[in-house]
Parts: sequence; structure tokens; C-alpha cells
Amino acid sequence: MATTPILELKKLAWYKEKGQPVFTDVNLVLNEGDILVLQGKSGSGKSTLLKCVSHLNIYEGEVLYRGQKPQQHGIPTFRTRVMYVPQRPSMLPGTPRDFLRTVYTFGVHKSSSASSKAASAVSDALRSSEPDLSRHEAFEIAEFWGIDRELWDRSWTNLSGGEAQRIVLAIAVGIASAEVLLLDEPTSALDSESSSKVERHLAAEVKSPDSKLKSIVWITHSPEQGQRVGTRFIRITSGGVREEETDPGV
Ligand SMILES: Nc1ncnc2c1ncn2[C@@H]1O[C@H](COP(=O)(O)OP(=O)(O)OP(=O)(O)O)[C@@H](O)[C@H]1O
Repeated sequence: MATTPILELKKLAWYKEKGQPVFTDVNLVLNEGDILVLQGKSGSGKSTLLKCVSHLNIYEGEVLYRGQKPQQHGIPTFRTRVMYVPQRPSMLPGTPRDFLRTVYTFGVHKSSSASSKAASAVSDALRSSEPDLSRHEAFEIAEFWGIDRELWDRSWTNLSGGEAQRIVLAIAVGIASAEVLLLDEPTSALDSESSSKVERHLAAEVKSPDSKLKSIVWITHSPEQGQRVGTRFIRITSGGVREEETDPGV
């Protein structure tokens, strides 16, 4: 029996300016269990594509999540289910704890009007108006990745790139609302030991039947990392995306 793909991209196109396409005709189907490694030259449009998918950029074409347009889920709800995690979180104001609180409050507030029937940890959290953020899963995940608790109360600007990167990722995984994570070079600032911890954790989450996370699109410039984490390999060019048998490197 055919199942609905978790995500479908149909004829996606994005233009820098009128008549200046970065990519056109991107067609892609993402299924549960896929860790799709997205590669391409610098400037080929990888980040832009993920921002289009998460409805952060205006695009031509169609994105379907569980067979429905983002608008049918409600854009804020859609973004908690198909979540873009940026490469550089250091521009955020305040501290990581402030950010977690904001994300949490936003999710709770928005999911109160969500039409989506999918159960989510975010909407579960709605039942508690005073969430206990001191014991949030994000802290546990971050700690496992080598982040001391005191870093949650330091301003983003005083964290190293690798610390900030792990915290943002731990929040994305820890709030457990996303079925698809769109990861933009998520370990670019990490040493190889920290990077492999993160890789193993994320791959295990996708495989676990108990996890909400079902699939990842993962931008990396490292062919080695691509081979470690990827189950599928996609290359983006101006003409669209091409699936490759194995990771051919950049
Ligand atoms: N808001 C914007 N306005 C105009 N051009 C943009 C905008 N955002 C991105 N671009 C351009 O679109 C192209 C694709 O950028 P993008 O960041 O998606 O590439 P990338 O493949 O992720 O690159 P890298 O591997 O270097 O991170 C680049 O030429 C970039 O300069």
C-alpha cells in the first residue's frame, strides 16, 4: 500500500531577482527514515532551498507536508513540524534559556489554534500553562553533547560557535515537535568528536520508533560526514536536484 510521503517538493524555484534563478524545477520526495544529504557548490542554493521548504523564503512551486500545503497546516504549526535549523545562531538576542522559553511559548501559543491533527510534544505541552523548563529535554541532550548547564544563561554573543551550534540543535531536537529537521551545516563549528556524537544521536532519533523525528535533510560540505549519516544523496544545481547512488563528494 502506498503511503503519503512526509514531504514533497514540486517544481520549486527561487530567483535572486527577476530573471536570475538560483535553482528551478526542484522535485523531491522525502520518506520516513530518510536522512537526505544535500550537497552542491558554494552558492548553489542549498540554504535557500531549505529556507523555501520551511516557508521562510518566498518561492515558486509547491511544498507538501503529509500531502498538504503549509497553509493547510497553518504556517507556524508547519514550521514546528518541518523545522529549519540555521548554521549561525549567534545573532540571537539574550541567552539560550531565553530562546528556549520564547520557542516554547511560541509553540504553545500557536498550537492552540492549529488545525493539524498530528499529536506533537508542543501541543502536549499546551496542557501545562507553567511549563517546567528547568528539566527540559534540550538540557539533557546538550549536556550529552558536552554543554555545561551554566552556558544556558550566558548571552549568545559570549558563546563559541560550536557551543551555540550544539545548543540550537539540542533545542530543535529537545522540543520534539519536528518530524523533519532541515539542518544547515549543523556541525560546521564542531570538532570531530563532538560532531560524531551529534551525528550518532540524530541518526538514532530518526531510526527510533519512539521519536517524533522521522527524517532529516542535512547540508554538509564533508563527503565523509555525508557517508556516515546519509541514506540518500542529492546534488543541487541551477537546473534542479539530482539523486546520486552514493555520496560523490563536493
Ligand atoms: N536574500 C538574498 N538576496 C539575493 N541573493 C541571495 C539572497 N540569499 C542568498 N542569495 C544568493 O543566492 C545564492 C545561493 O545562496 P545560498 O546561501 O543558498 O547558497 P549555499 O549553497 O547554501 O552556499 P554555501 O555552501 O556557501 O553556504 C548565492 O549566490 C547567494 O549570494
